Amino acid sequence: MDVDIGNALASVASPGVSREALDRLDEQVADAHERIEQGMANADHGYEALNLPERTDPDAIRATVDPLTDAGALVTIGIGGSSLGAATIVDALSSDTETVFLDNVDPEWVTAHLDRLPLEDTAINVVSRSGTTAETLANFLVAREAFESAGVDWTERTIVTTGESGPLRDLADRHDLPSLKVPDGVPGRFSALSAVGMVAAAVCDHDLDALLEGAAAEAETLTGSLYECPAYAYGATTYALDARGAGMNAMVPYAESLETYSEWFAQLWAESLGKDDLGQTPLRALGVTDQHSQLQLYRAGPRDKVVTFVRPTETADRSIPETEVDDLAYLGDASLGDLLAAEFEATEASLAAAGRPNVRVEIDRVDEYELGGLLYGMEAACVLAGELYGVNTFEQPAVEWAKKATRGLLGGGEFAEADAVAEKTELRVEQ
Ligand SMILES: O=P(O)(O)OC[C@H]1O[C@H](O)[C@H](O)[C@@H](O)[C@@H]1O
Repeated sequence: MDVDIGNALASVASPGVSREALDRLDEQVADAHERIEQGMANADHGYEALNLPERTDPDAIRATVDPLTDAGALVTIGIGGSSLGAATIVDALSSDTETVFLDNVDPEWVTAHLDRLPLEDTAINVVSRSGTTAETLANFLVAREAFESAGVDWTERTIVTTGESGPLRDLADRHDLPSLKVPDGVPGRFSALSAVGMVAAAVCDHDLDALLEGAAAEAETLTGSLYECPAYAYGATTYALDARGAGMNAMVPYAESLETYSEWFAQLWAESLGKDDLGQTPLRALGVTDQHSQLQLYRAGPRDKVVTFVRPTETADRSIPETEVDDLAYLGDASLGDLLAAEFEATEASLAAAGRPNVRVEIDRVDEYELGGLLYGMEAACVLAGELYGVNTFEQPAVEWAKKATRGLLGGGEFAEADAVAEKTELRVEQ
């Protein structure tokens, strides 16, 4: 990926970062890079994720999914980091396999999917690093029952990806299910380039080698300077903008196929950096659609945001037919791609003209190689930002709190966190 931080400079935007401030920050980037390199070399928790391009074995993933590659549909059951990486990859790339991601436990929605899918032609991909996440285990049990009721042997159609031990590992062993292991030292939201994100891609016959090669090429750029490394340029610039008041980061891909990528990015950024009263709030928008809903706020609202544009420079195109109406003649000379490009450039310029910081991230096209680079690049950017903030990028204690409270409420153990639910302060206004 390439990154252009010109519209984040203080000469363009407020808040903005001066060249002098960037030069000073670059010294911190050099120190942070040393810590990151050391963490990678030691395979330390979290940093190990940046080694995935060379650690992930695509042959092992392909061999495990092989019996299910003929499936017409794939249901991935997982949540957060055990869903969003896989969803980002398969939603970005086209495939003949229908893909469904059961992350939520909304009963109506789960039932609608299970009732609709041709279960005899559907594969199940269950993913949970811990093997204990209530939503994932519950949805798996419900899906299993639906397969049984339809007379389909779910044990012949299920692949499990989980840790070395835990309830999901026990289930996989008990039913002799094909399984893969979540790599050690890799938190869920950094695991897209492992079996966690790549089983679904393999079932859909996407090119796993190209995904890893694109990530490896991005890894090559990790050097000690933000001026030489797009990932570090992004992480350092967004960190510096946050320090100057841009506490929100609106991710705006200009490609429908990258809409899920923004969800993946939101988890990565929020869960990794939201600690110790620090962090930047990720927002999600889509170009061009949200130009017509959110752009007003981004250009004229509070100066508390940076907008990140992600743009594939090459796309398939489609010409716009000529029209009999004079006022629309300009469209007949263009294509949908021309219109998309013009709207992107106009929106970027409109923010810069209003002094609103924005960053442009470019990939060549939406394919496996470029996607691998984008995912790896944003993970590296996030790790760098975590170093600059001085937070523990790889933990999520605040999420664990609610998980314990939920289990306590359902009678899944004694958790003091559940008591807080009964202590809720009320000020009700009723009809
Ligand atoms: O993979 P699992 O153990 O099922 O965890 C799934 C998700 O659960 C939690 O909510 C964590 O905060 C996420 O980081 C994690 O990705």
